[in-house]
Amino acid sequence: MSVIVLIPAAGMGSRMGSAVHKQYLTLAGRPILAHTLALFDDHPAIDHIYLIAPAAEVAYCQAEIVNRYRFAKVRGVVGGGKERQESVRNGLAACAGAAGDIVLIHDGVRPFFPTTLLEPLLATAARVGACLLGVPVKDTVKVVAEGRVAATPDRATLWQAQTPQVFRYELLAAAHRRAVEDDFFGTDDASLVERLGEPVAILHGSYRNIKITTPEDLVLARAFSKHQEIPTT
Ligand SMILES: Nc1ccn([C@@H]2O[C@H](COP(=O)(O)OP(=O)(O)OP(=O)(O)O)[C@@H](O)[C@H]2O)c(=O)n1
Ligand SMILES: C[C@](O)(CO)[C@H](O)COP(=O)(O)O
Repeated sequence: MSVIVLIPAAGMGSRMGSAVHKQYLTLAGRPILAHTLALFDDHPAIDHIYLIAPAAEVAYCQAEIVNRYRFAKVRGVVGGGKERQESVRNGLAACAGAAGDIVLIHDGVRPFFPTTLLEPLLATAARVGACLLGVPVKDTVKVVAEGRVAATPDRATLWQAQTPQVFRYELLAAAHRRAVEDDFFGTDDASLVERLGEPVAILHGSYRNIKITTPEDLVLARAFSKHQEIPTT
């Protein structure tokens, strides 16, 4: 059984609004995407990595990210799609023939994933079929419609989904096929498996495992990268 990592990094970073796509912005002198890839390239549990890049930037990512930082486990750089889900689907197609393997999906813009969580994630996904990281929400959450509060769900049941999200390859491939058939778009991969009625486990992630989405996140990320002693959970 191999562990295959797919890194979707084909987004346009519209909420960041930076001149270059956010995955290439630097933290401690290296592109965010290079920090993220290093988490997996350096880890003994990982066998193969596929990087999913904007279609027009495949050659750039191969030269300036994979070759420049010498990521030895990257087997290919794949062009992404308009939505994140399409990008992951392209990654799954690139490693077709991975039946029996485990596939791990991790956002290219989450460079602070604590890799101490990798072994429990992989073990749980192998046992259950699907496992993601998440953290309980800290704030009270409102459901809002047309400028009015419609509901206040019980916070005790609410978690924020993170990546990595890890699956048996055949299960995730089937979930993506079903989503295409149903013309369904989800904002993460676990939601596609949930729609099949299959069990999805969740493990406590880290509040530090932020997705760098808006300019405030970049400020936080730069602070994290300067103060590595900040607790990871
Ligand atoms: N069509 C897409 C959209 C997103 N992603 C990737 O999915 C991860 C999480 O997405 P997000 O943070 O939403 O990134 P963007 O789509 O780039 O951001 P925005 O929605 O602000 O444009 C990122 O690593 C992003 O590059 C992708 O591979 N393909
Ligand atoms: C997969 C994800 O990172 C889990 O939080 C998130 O759902 C990606 O969502 P986005 O819409 O691409 O920001």
